[in-house]
Parts: sequence; structure tokens; C-alpha cells
Amino acid sequence: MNSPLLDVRDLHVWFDLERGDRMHALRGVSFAVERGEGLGLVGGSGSGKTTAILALMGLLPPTATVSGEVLLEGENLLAHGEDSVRPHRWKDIAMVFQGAMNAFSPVATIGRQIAEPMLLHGTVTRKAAERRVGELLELVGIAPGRAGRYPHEFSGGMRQRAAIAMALACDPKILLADEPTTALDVIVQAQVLELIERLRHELGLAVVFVSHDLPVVAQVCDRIAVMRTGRIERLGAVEEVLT
Ligand SMILES: Nc1ncnc2c1ncn2[C@@H]1O[C@H](COP(=O)(O)OP(=O)(O)OP(=O)(O)O)[C@@H](O)[C@H]1O
Repeated sequence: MNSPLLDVRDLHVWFDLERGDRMHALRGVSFAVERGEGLGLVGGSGSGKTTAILALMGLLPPTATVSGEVLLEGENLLAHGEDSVRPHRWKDIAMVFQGAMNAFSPVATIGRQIAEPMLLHGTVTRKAAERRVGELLELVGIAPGRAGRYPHEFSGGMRQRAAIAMALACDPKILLADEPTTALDVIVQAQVLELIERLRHELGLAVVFVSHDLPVVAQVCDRIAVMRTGRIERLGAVEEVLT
């Protein structure tokens, strides 16, 4: 009964390259994440961190072949391709993309961009979406009144908070955050880390925190997985891995 929230088993990813070559990017990755837990995924450039979390979201490009199991509360998101993952994407498992703070369109307000996915799903009225945007902004420490502002009126740290708010729109159980503090200065980075920490505690949100920066990850995670060339080389409590 006590199964983990997320249980990743023997995950492999191959990318088709030109001339029929294939690149074996993930080579049997296994890890579990408990409810409310913070797991850090660290490793150098090209070690497979982004590939791993895109595989969990079912968002790899069509050139990718995936094998293994991604069990979310016991249900395998890889069982039947897109049909298996679609009902859970954003609703149960959500992601903040690398560089998300720079991914907002310059021509629409932050509030509209956060509301857009909710309106597209057609599950909420415009009024309810507006209310939810206000709640989400408040949750990440942005005054709801700022929903009508444009991205260029926000600092980098605020745009990153807004990107996190957007990922939380459907109240997921687990958030995958790809380098959420890279490109922020040290003080703002600390504020975003603090936010993620608070969300974990307030919402009982599990977080997979992807970074190349071990000390940063150590601040907000319970356990750390160290990746190298498509494999998890070490996995353990923060103190264990740091020593
Ligand atoms: N679409 C793709 N087609 C071919 N190879 C890819 C593709 N995406 C990633 N790769 C390769 O897979 C390996 C893992 O890349 P990935 O982006 O997951 O690493 P990463 O650990 O997230 O690195 P970074 O910290 O630089 O983002 C790399 O060798 C990369 O070149």
C-alpha cells in the first residue's frame, strides 16, 4: 500500500540520429520519489537530466524511443504512449522548463498566459480562471494585482515565480523543475529556492529539482541522485552524497 508517488524503473531513452545512428541517452535509470519529497537530480552537461524528466512528462521528440516504467501512484505512464500520460500531464505531474522565465510571450500579460492553458482545456470560465490566476500568483509571492502586467515589467526572478505558478495551475502532486535558478543572481536564486521549499511544505508537493549545481540542490532536497553518461551513479541522502 505504501508505494511511492513516483517510481521510475529501468528507464532507457535512445535518440535516432542521422544516417541511421542511434544515441543511447538514458541507460537504465531507476529512482523513486515519495509524496512531498525533494529529490535532486544533478550531473554535468549532457548527463541525461533533461532527457529523464522530459521522458517522465511524455514530452520527448518523436525521434526518441523510450523503454522502462514510469509508475505514478502505481499507473504506468509509458504503458500506451501518449494515451497513458495525457490524463496525468499537468494535472498530476507538471514541469518548469529550462529557461521558462524567458519563455513568456512579450505581447500578452502574465495573467493571460497563466490562464491560457486552463481556458484551452475548457474546464473553467474566464472569471474562475482569473480568480485562479490571482491565487496562483499569491502562492508564489507575486501580488495578484500584477496579473495585468507584461513579462518585460517583471524581473527575472518574478518571471521564474510566474513560470512556477503556471506549472501549478492544475494542482499537481509532483513538480519537475529543470534548472529553475540558473541565470538568476545569488540573492534571487535563494528566494526561488525558498519558494520551492515553501511550496513543498504548504502543498505537500513532491519536487524533482534538476541542476548541475550540487550545493544548490543540497539546500532544498532530501535525497540526491547523481547522473553521469545516462546513468545514476549515486543516490542517497544529501549528507551521504555530499561526503
Ligand atoms: N533530441 C535529441 N536528439 C539527439 N540527442 C539528444 C537529444 N536530446 C538530448 N540528446 C543527447 O542526450 C544526452 C543527454 O542530454 P540532456 O539534455 O538530457 O543532458 P542534461 O544532463 O540535461 O544536460 P544540460 O545540463 O546541458 O541540460 C546528450 O548527449 C544530448 O546530446
